[in-house]
Amino acid sequence: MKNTTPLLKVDSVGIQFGGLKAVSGVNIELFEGELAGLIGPNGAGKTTFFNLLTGVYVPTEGSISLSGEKLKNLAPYKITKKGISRTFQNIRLFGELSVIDNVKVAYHSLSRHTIAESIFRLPRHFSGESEMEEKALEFLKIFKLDGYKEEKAKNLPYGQQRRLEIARALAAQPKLLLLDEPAAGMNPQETRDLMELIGFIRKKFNLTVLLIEHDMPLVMGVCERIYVLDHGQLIASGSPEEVRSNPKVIEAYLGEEVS
Ligand SMILES: Nc1ncnc2c1ncn2[C@@H]1O[C@H](COP(=O)(O)OP(=O)(O)OP(=O)(O)O)[C@@H](O)[C@H]1O
Repeated sequence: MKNTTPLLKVDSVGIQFGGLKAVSGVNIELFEGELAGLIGPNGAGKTTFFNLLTGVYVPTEGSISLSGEKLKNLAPYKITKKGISRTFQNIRLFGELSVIDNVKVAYHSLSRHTIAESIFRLPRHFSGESEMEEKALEFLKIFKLDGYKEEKAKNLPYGQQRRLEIARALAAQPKLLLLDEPAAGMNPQETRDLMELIGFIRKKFNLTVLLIEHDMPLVMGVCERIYVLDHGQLIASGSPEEVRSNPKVIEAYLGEEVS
């Protein structure tokens, strides 16, 4: 039976920067296991919306709840601990760190050992370390990055860096995974592989996924439900078919191709 409490409930959320309402009155409900897309023309407010969900910005209106719990005024790291993690439109890896360390950094915040244990390298720290290494490697394997685990992240080709970002986001053990244009800059084959992988990890880790994507056929092909932002407002939501034929969406994308 479907859980009737949405995993994510966004209630009339908005934010204003000076005179600009970058996001305004947005209502979204995501249920556990959903794979949804967030689309909209340039400057529609998509990334700002992710920043609101992850605590980078505090909404100036409305509220956001995860599993029924309000996420009011929580710092981004606390929101990550509650179960929301993300990737960024512009890759934000630690370029000088190894591939595996990039994943371990995320896992670190959830590990059980205390700072004192880390500093004095008590036995519990070591068991924590090896456990962390093992887990990180598991994520790398899923993303076919285990062969590069000691490579500096900055030396990976672009497409692999994007995958590493997702692996790192997953290591934080989210319930909700937010992907900001995960396929940007990838070639068509890499993009197809990535979408397949997103479908796979969603099932494997029982994730709910919200992804921002500019490639319309792509987003229509993988997402079950699509939300459309324009000028900061939600102008449509529904199945790909419903959204594709919605006059408001067509108008918003006038000049851009909706296929
Ligand atoms: N910190 C900020 N201060 C002022 N204005 C901002 C800030 N962040 C975003 N904006 C503005 O809010 C609007 C929405 O921007 P946002 O980056 O969220 O759009 P987007 O839909 O993600 O666009 P794109 O598809 O081009 O990435 C834009 O007009 C942007 O200039």
